[in-house]
Amino acid sequence: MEFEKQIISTEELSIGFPARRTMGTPTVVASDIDVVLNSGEIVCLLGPNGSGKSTLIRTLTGLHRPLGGLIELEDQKLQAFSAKQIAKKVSTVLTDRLTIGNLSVYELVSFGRSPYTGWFGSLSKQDEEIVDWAIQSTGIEQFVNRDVLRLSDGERQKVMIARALAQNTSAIMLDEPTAHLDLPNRVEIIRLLRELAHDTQKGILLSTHELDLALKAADTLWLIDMNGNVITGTPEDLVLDGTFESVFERDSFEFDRSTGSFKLLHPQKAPIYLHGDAVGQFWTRRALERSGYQVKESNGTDIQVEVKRTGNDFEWRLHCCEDHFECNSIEVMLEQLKKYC
Ligand SMILES: Nc1ncnc2c1ncn2[C@@H]1O[C@H](COP(=O)(O)OP(=O)(O)OP(=O)(O)O)[C@@H](O)[C@H]1O
Repeated sequence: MEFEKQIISTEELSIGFPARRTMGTPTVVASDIDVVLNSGEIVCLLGPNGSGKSTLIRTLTGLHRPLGGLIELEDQKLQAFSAKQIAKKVSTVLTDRLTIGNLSVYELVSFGRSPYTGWFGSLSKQDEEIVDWAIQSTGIEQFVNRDVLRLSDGERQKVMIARALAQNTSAIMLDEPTAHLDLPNRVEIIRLLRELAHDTQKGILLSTHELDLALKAADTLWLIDMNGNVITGTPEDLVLDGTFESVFERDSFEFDRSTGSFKLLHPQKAPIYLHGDAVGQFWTRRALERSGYQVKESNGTDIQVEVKRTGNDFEWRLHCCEDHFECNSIEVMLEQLKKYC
């Protein structure tokens, strides 16, 4: 994909924690990081727990000093900017919980204007227009007068995104914006961020543990592995070349490139040839794999499962060696299978 311009870029960046007087060596979390965040792009930063996602975000936003290397913000060294200047170019939504009460949603979103007005400065007409736009863009109009401590997790996250939007920066960085949210809210937040990146030409970087959503929504992935390497690319390329899988590799599960999902367990039971209706096959495969069977899409096994569909009704035909069974649910089919393998 062609993007208009680079907002943030790094060269041989090294992130971590400096040596303390009592503890001799610095803790290097990741090094040799060469990444670019472009305008109009949504980037998902993924990596196992403790791999360095928060440290990278905090370093790119100037909240944490790099151990070495270069960070450029709009073609100038990040260190050359004051905190206030950075706040006019990059807004951040961190994971810290809100603790201040007696503050309305509108007031909190208005704080996004503080790099321009000062903390206690009054809003100009133009500031008010930007705050209203941020509120509308995130769809939080119905609770602008509510106290911020009386918001659900999903509502609060949208309010924090509205505050970041009101800051009117070219980049927004969010550390785990989907943590604590249920699935519909996770999907909604990611979709909102994706639309904002594309509609407003902002560069949006978010860290997340939602591998599936990230694979579907990100223009680019930044993957951090446990050895401190950062690998970037289009999600599909990183899946096809095996990088995605290797970053999240564990003994207890494996990534299935053909379905884009993780298998929980290695199969220990017999291979089964599964065929028939596509939707039925998808859910039948899940049930078979969860039960430890190895699902094949080509014939040549002793056991076959055929999924038939009539409207919304499904039926499973089981062929075990010389025996045949008709089953009206996956549960019944699994029970029959147990008698053979
Ligand atoms: N003050 C510190 N001094 C030394 N090491 C630290 C310090 N704070 C964090 N770390 C270490 O830095 C590494 C990266 O932590 P970080 O919080 O950036 O990871 P993360 O990928 O965001 O993790 P998670 O997914 O669990 O939120 C971890 O190994 C952590 O233990």
